[in-house]
Amino acid sequence: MAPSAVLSENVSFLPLNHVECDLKMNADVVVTEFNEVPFGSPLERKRVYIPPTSMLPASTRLQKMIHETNELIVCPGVYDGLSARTAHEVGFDALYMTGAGTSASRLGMADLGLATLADMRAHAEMIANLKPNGAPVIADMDAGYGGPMMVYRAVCEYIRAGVAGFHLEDQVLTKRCGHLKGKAVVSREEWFSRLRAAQAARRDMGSDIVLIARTDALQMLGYEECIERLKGARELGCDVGLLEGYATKEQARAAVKTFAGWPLLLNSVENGASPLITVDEAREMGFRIMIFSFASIAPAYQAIKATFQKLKKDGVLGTKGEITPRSIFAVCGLDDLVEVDMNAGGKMFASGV
Ligand SMILES: C[C@](O)(C(=O)O)[C@H](CC(=O)O)C(=O)O
Repeated sequence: MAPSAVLSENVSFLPLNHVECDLKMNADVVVTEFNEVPFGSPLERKRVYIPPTSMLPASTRLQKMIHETNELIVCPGVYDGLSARTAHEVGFDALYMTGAGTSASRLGMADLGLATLADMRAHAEMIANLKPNGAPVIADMDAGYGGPMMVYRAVCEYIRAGVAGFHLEDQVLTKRCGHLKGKAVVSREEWFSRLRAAQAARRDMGSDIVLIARTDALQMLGYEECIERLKGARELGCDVGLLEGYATKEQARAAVKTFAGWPLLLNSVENGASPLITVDEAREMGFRIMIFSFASIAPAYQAIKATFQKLKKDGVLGTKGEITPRSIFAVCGLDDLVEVDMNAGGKMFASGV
């Protein structure tokens, strides 16, 4: 297939041998699939609307980052609206919605398989839609919340929610955080059924949501079994592999080598089961996506606890002067929202806010 080419505004048809590409990425008149026009055939009118890259679905933007670059995509873990807004403020290419953080913030519960599909989907939908065309969100899908039918439904729901990618693991349904002891996994075949159901859902929905196959088998069944499981997942057409809880840096490096050409994701959990691997090291090893599950729940807990202790002891919070109600609301889109109101002719904010 010929590459997509954007033609100048007033040209709507061209014979194959006359294609002059004007590669203006933001134009909205494009001609694709020139090879459908046989050489020398009558001119064929073909207009296809292709939105600018920034307006493509988040899943497509994530797919492009994975397949059209060699960059390591660094995703801070976010667990609520404010942490997601903060990640947007600092500027990341993609975000990760942690299941552990969702469970902690939405339910106040430990990461023990208690969050339901409804909890996870609602949370993911809010986070993925904070900003129009914001950075794509990869979300945790745990063990899929049931059998293949339920996995199918979960993937459809995540697609409707605007999630760009998700990981689906081989733990038993009463799962636990990958960095706790005593994990149990289902058989290869059972996990592959989950992955097949996920594939079927994205095919039926016409979606390119990024499917990340995660194995937690290391603790129970060893490294070789993880490699076999991930090979099976790759054969099933999963986009990315995730081996949870590498015991050593050598294992991490070896896995990337084994799967050269198939992107691997690294989950960094400081003080978890794995050695600390920095972004630079992960990039050098060849990982393609790196998530930091605890990037916001750990510091949030530390800061909130320290502040509560100060309040108890000194009777004040000690918040820095630059942190005002307005500055927090600005992180949460205050100025954009006011602009929407003013542009629409609203008067409520004319004298400022
Ligand atoms: C990645 C993870 O699924 C998450 O929910 O963020 C967790 C993180 C954690 O609890 O350490 C996991 O690794 O299982």
